Amino acid sequence: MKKVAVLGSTGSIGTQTLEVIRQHPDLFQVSMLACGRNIELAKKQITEFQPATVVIANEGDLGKLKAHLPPETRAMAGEAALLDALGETDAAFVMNAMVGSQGLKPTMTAIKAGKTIGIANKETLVTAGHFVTAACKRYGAQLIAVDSEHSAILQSLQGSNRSDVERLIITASGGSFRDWSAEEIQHATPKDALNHPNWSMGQKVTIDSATMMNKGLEVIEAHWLFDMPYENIDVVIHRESIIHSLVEYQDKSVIAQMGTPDMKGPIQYALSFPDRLELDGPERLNLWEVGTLHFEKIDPVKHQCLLMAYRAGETGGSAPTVLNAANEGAVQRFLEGKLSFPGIANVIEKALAAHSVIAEPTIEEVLEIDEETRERVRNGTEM
Ligand SMILES: NC(=O)C1=CN([C@@H]2O[C@H](COP(=O)(O)OP(=O)(O)OC[C@H]3O[C@@H](n4cnc5c(N)ncnc54)[C@H](OP(=O)(O)O)[C@@H]3O)[C@@H](O)[C@H]2O)C=CC1
Ligand SMILES: CC(=O)[C@@H](O)[C@H](O)COP(=O)(O)O
Ligand SMILES: [Mn+2]
Repeated sequence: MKKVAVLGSTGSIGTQTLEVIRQHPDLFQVSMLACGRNIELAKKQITEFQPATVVIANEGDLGKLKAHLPPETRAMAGEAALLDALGETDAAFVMNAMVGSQGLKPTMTAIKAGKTIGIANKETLVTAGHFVTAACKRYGAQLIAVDSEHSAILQSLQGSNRSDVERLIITASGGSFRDWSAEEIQHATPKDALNHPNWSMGQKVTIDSATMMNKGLEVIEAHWLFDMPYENIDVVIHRESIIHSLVEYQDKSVIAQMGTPDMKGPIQYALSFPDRLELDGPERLNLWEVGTLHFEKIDPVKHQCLLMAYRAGETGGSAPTVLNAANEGAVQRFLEGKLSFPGIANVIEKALAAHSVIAEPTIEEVLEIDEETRERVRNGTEM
């Protein structure tokens, strides 16, 4: 029986993780749940999965929860409680499905406790990839990709020698505005941007997908997860999201992982890695129904956020931290109606230009730069 902690249990990845666990009660048991403000859903999850520990974001919400707790469940609130609970939990596997760089400290705590971590929270790797991967080596912890592209790469690498790998090719749907003109995009609303063509996901990643920053974050995520130089990571637009990513080997053979777009596949693969299990949910892929698959080159004008992410990744040091934090702040402003859609890229560019890169920041400096940049961008003072 594998004991599991789910961080971000009420979100898109969190609820799908619990759907997968529900299908295999003989294999997985939920030891810990953590979420933010959705207390009504948290109550249902607690009743169903009876975890030993629940952590919510705000102290003020604890009262709403306490009357509904099974006798064996303890509930706590706040970041310090979350980190304490992660240090103590008997869960061997931690699914980090929190959104944003707030996932970094829980990831580091889980690593120090030697856990296996399903890392959906890509911002952790973008903001502090060096520290996260170094800590994994030091504490014997393992990160398993959950992001669909990185899961596809992981699957396409199985049974191969690492030295034979030449190139990673990450696919991108192109997001909500892939068929919009530059003029139309000027007036795009949050509602337009949240209308992803292929995936149903949380708000932040859906906006990132529309700006193509999601692909930029994924390039940096791939760099750290697979120890691959940026020049050997390519992105191709693939509008159907059927091929989830590809690995090219030195003999020019390319191995791809395919399937209908459904995150339960990558989630289950992470939970059962390296084994596979039966899975209800994803539709079977019938290629005769899909008919044609399309591929396009990146457009340097339209996909400016992706190029900024490549540059920040190649620069290294504190540059990706600023990229990620500025993006988080800008996406929030856009969702609040305080920034135009093209304004997201402009704000990130300004934040990066205003930052003097620290080549080897300490983890404390990373956390400070992250906080400061996000605050500045949220207040509109990024220059
Ligand atoms: N959704 C998807 O299909 C994919 C997502 N990802 C990545 O996975 C991560 C999660 O994305 P997604 O599931 O879409 O995001 P959602 O916004 O749907 O979910 C975020 C989760 O984090 C919780 N949360 C917020 N604050 C806290 C806190 N302080 N402590 C604990 N939990 C907290 C939220 O709780 P509450 O709702 O209760 O406030 C919610 O459960 C992101 O990094 C994203 O980029 C990657 C690939 C695909
Ligand atoms: C499902 C998943 O992994 C998302 O990160 C997905 O990649 C978003 O799609 P695009 O960024 O390709 O539009
Ligand atoms: Mn992805």
